Amino acid sequence: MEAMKALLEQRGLALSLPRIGTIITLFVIYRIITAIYRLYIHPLSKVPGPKLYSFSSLPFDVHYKIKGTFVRGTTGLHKKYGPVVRIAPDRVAVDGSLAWPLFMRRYPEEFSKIWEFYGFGPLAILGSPPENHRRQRRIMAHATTPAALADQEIYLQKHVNKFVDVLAEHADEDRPIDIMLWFNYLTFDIVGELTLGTSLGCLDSRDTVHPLVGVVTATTRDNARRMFLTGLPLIGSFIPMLTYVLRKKEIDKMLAMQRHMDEQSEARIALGTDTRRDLITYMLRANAEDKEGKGMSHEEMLVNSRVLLLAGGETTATTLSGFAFHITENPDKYRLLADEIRSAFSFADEITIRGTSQLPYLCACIEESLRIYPPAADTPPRVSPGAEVGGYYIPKGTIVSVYQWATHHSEDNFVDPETFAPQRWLPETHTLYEPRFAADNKAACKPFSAGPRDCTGKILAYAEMRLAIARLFWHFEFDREAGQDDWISSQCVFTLAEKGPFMIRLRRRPGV
Ligand code: HEM
Repeated sequence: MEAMKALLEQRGLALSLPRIGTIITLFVIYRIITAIYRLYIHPLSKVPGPKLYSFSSLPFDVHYKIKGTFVRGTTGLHKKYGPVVRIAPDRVAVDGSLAWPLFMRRYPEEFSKIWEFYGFGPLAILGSPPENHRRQRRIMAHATTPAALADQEIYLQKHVNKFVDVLAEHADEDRPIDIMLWFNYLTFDIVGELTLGTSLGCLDSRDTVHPLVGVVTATTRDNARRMFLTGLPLIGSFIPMLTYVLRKKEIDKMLAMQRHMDEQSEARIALGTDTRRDLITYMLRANAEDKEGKGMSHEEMLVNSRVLLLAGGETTATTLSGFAFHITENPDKYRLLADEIRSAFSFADEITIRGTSQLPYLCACIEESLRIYPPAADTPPRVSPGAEVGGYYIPKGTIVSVYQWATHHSEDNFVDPETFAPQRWLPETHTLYEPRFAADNKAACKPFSAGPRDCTGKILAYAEMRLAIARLFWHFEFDREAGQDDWISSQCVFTLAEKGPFMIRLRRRPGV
């Protein structure tokens, strides 16, 4: 010990007590000056919000990434502080009623994306810079037009048929079923078929969870914690290495899965444009017609296939699960929907994408499910280019987030926001229309985001949801198992809601 002290002294590194005292004093002075600057001088100092959040990003990080309580808690923050709230020194939450018009702005005034947020790299459509995004978006938008969807219906129907078969087995054996899991199997199989040229086989494998579905549904909390640790000063940069050492087996398994998916993508790309009409067909066509570098590179196609798989499965399944929760909580609405669907068709084969689009109550139930339980409860953050928002100047570089959950649950935007009321989405001519819902600010509800970077898969998602729900009601009666009333209220949200099983019991409808 003495030898160590002597060595440190020799090198001038030994810290005497007074020196430590000076360092601590300097640190405290630094923190006080920072606090005064952030609270009273910083360009965001006029934006209301809890003082502690303006001073340090730690409260935000702890609630958002560790506890998973921030996203839904924003409802209370907006209620107390208004539509623009400072939630960290350099971050604001903006209610959708004000934020969506900002998200519609285009380059160079656009509220830009943060590609690091997504974990796909800068080549993927989700975070790509404006010039690349425009090119990729033009190509991918062709894949989800009504005409393209008509070509894809055969795949959707194939998997919905399988889904009904599985549900029928459970009904015959009078076994409850975790409908959340099976909705995930359905939507992942569909998006797998449309992206990889082959189903992921989730519905076939019955109770074995496909690794991709497992990764998406079971790792939301872990990912958020890793984000928190990685952001810590000093130790943050060691976290990825440490995580790899501690969880080598799991990480290797995930990497192997990713390689397998990429191989499947390669195989689909190799099939070309003639054999299938799926989401990849349009990328390949754009490349075939590419005269001025307007197609997609091979790497872009691979990474965007990964995006489609992840963006398209969980979101749609979450909406369907939320729908199952709310419709089983409201027997009167269950009955209205059942009557509409069962009186519209004579045979299961008549239940098509087009046919279901003519059912106003079904469409209203989906819209209301997206409002009351938005799967993207926390729209990925944007960066302000420097703009006036709700009477406050939000300087360039500030991170802007819309918490859809808060926007959709705000009394300023919706009448009775906590009530599942599909009738708020019905046209005035419908017999169930209620004029009191005319006061709703429907434009504030944008579950698929808004502007040039909103969801490209929107019409595909609506089609899947209509088909799945219509067939569910066509073949079965169902209700939820007891003791699940807090299924939604008990969920933590780490960008995605952390969902447990939602158990329902099905009975076959006689004569169907
Ligand atoms: C209910 C279902 C869905 C919801 C609520 C949803 C929601 C969203 C949201 C909020 C965004 C914007 C993300 C951001 O701002 O960064 C987005 C983007 C995107 N979604 Fe969806 N999505 C759904 C289904 C799908 C499906 C089925 C697909 C395709 C298979 C898909 C493909 C995409 C893609 C490619 C983007 C990126 C678009 C771009 O950056 O230009 N989504 N989605």
